[in-house]
Amino acid sequence: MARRNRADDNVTILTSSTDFHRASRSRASSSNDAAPILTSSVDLSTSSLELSIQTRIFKIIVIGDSNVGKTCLTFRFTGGSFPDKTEATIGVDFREKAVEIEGETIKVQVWDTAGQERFRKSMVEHYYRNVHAVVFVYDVTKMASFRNLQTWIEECNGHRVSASVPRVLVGNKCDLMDHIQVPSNMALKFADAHNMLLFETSAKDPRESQNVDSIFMSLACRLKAQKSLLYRDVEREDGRVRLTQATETKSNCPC
Ligand SMILES: Nc1nc2c(ncn2[C@@H]2O[C@H](COP(=O)(O)OP(=O)(O)OP(=O)(O)O)[C@@H](O)[C@H]2O)c(=O)[nH]1
Ligand SMILES: [Mg+2]
Repeated sequence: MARRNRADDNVTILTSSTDFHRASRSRASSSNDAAPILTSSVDLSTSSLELSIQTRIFKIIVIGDSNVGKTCLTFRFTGGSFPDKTEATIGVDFREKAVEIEGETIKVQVWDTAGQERFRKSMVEHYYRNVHAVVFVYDVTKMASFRNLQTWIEECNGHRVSASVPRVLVGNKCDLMDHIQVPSNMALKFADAHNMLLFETSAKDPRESQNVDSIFMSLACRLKAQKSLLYRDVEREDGRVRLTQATETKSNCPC
């Protein structure tokens, strides 16, 4: 297994997930029109509204060939289990999970995208708009899915995703040890060349559950640190030098 990040006690998963299931095209479109993304809450009582406004949401998209296990990985992270049965994703499925990082509650909104061209073509613009982080997935038992990563990266770059948007590489289905076609060193070399962390894991194997969590938690930690810096810069530009707690103290985030 290659490099792995593990979440520790600083990172708490607060709630079980919200699984929005298959989104209609119109819904996916409208949910991504505004930045920042609003929560899905329909309870408009004052307290829940305040909570929604205060909670930051990080949009993370999961990209890769059909059948590599994107749906199963996102399901494992947000729902804590391996789905009995999956069908090819059409358009996008949204899944969401609230986590606590260094005292701040953050919503990780995972966009489980379709790998099949016919199910994704009208959605591609929406996937990449206002994205905060990208997870590229391949199947360790299928060399073609690894070779196709180059195409997925080109698609991502073609949609003006900034170089500052963190990206990670995930080799899934490591439980199928007798069928591995993509050696770890080859994947690590590719990840290094593209400035990505590599995770080799299995959505299916329950012992890998924490490692699957670490994929998303490492990104959330990095985003939290990045966004804190951005806030500081904006405040300086405005001439208001009022550092937030996040920028005054050195981050002890495990990721
Ligand atoms: N052995 C094993 N099978 C897996 C794993 N993850 C997913 N699968 C299986 O791989 C198949 C495809 O999984 P999905 O998660 O639906 O794949 P996908 O990438 O979402 O596919 P699209 O929605 O078409 O893009 C299913 O039969 C899963 O049960 C894994 O870690 N190990
Ligand atoms: Mg899917």
